[in-house]
Amino acid sequence: MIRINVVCIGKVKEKYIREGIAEFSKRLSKYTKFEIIELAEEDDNKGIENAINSETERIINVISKKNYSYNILLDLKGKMLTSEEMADKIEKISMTNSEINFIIGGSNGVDDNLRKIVDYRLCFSKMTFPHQLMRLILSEQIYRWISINNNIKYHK
Ligand SMILES: C[S@@+](CC[C@H](N)C(=O)[O-])C[C@H]1O[C@@H](n2cnc3c(N)ncnc32)[C@H](O)[C@@H]1O
Repeated sequence: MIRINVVCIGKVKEKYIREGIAEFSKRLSKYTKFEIIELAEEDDNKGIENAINSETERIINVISKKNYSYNILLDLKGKMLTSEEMADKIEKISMTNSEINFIIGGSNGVDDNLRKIVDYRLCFSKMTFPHQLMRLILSEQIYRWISINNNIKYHK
């Protein structure tokens, strides 16, 4: 069973987002080890560049400690795939890796150092979503990809 982590910045403030994530986490627990790793959010008052650098450093620290993991950065500059293509990608990654880390940047995004070291950069749309809502959208999609791979009636 592959382990799936979502590495992200800050705690979710909105109740409806927390509840949505909890629902998909519960559903996913039958098929995968699913964990959300929340890293400290930097204060914008110290400067946006500083916030991006510190948060990116925290993300790099976490993912570099994990062996045999495949790192996918959610990135507006990344590639767009269909849900079926992504399900297929997950299936293939599972054959050679024990863990997948999905990385969501903070409210100001991430710096290019992270873009250079990840294995794949995935774009959900040309539109920008808030980082906390992105966590819920991603959780739903992970459940959709796993449903496709496990022949669960969910994806239409
Ligand atoms: C508010 S966005 C940051 C916007 C920032 N200007 C940038 O270009 O990255 C916060 C995070 O959510 C994720 N995100 C938001 N919209 C996305 C999309 N359409 N596709 C992929 N990731 C997205 C990215 O990980 C991003 O770092």
